Amino acid sequence: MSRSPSLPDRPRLDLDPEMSPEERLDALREHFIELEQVNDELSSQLDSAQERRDNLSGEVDRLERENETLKTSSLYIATAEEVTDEGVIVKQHGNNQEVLTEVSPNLKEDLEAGDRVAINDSFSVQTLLDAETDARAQAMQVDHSPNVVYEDIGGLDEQIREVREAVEEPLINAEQFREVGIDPPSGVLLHGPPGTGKTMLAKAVANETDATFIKMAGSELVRKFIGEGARLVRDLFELASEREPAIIFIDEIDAIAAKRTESKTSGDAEVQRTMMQLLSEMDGFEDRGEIRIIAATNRFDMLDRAILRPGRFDRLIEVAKPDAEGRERILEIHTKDLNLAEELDLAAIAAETEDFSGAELASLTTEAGMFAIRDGRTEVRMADFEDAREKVTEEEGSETGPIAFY
Ligand SMILES: Nc1ncnc2c1ncn2[C@@H]1O[C@H](COP(=O)(O)OP(=O)(O)OP(=O)(O)O)[C@@H](O)[C@H]1O
Repeated sequence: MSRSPSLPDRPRLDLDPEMSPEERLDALREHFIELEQVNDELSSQLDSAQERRDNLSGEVDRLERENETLKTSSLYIATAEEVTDEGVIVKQHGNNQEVLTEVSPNLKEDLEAGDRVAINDSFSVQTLLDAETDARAQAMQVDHSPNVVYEDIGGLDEQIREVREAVEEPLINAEQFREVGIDPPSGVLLHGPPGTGKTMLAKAVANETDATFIKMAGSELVRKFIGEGARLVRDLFELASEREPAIIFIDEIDAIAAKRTESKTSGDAEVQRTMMQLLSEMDGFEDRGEIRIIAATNRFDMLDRAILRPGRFDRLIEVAKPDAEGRERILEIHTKDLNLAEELDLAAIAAETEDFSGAELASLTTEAGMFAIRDGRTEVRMADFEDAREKVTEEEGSETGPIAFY
């Protein structure tokens, strides 16, 4: 940008008291002429400053428009593979296409191999994505203090005991484990039907140990983040070590750790790479400090046995659907804040809700409350639970018809 011109010197008027009136008049005329010259010079400087200002605001308008276009047009996500003198080699996610592309000098300064970037249609790097705002943040749900406590979980006393022993103890008493010389299990696998409290268990341990809870869904890795699975698994462990103590919870692990199939489609190869990354992260796990992994699956039969080898998910905990006693306990938990009628018999409801999961019992309770509201009551009665049961079983596509609780 050009520098502003310097201001002209201010003309001086020296009037000597000895001067004759004519001499004074001449001096004043001369001074007047000098002042006019300065005035002209200043107005021309003002004109050119105004012109410069107009040019600059035109430039600002243009940049704003450009910025707006950049913000609104879609950009592709890629990883910088190599930063060279000629440019940057980026690999586009999804199709793995590698290109040598340009990058503006000020972006290049901050760019390192492995960084994730946004590229436009002509592959030029537009922005450097910050680790927290990229896919890592979308694929992982981070909860610094999940609010589930063991008392919120019904009918899983034995499973709670096992999880505490395998996950909580080693986190709380790491020193004791080291002194005794035993390695705590690296990973715990919770298996059982949907909605039985597996996620709750993992959250409760994180809460109890003041650990960060980091959840990643296996199915999303495969469906939404095609081509990125292995990298996201690496990021997951990296994030956990930044936030330790941490509990990594991998839900639906069967999506990335299913038995190998015969077909050799690229999708399978990709899932395989993601699983290999997970195994290698777990194998190199001992030096990682206060991080524990809990995985969950509804499809235990589908799992590749490689993930169940010692040092990996070697502690298996079954989380089955609750029995009548468990169902009663779960109903107690979920009706805690409900205004229940005197007649209400939770044991009777538990007896008649065989095959209900914890999640179904939770929605049964909410539905019962809704029936009371629809009926203009503030008190929930046995009949509301019957109606709710009918509704929930219908929604679940169950064959079981309505049954009276008493
Ligand atoms: N044992 C339980 N005690 C109390 N509530 C439960 C229990 N199991 C499930 N629930 C209720 O169901 C909801 C879903 O449970 P959760 O997400 O823990 O199930 P999950 O086993 O992880 O299911 P999925 O396999 O589908 O992920 C919970 O938020 C809670 O309201």
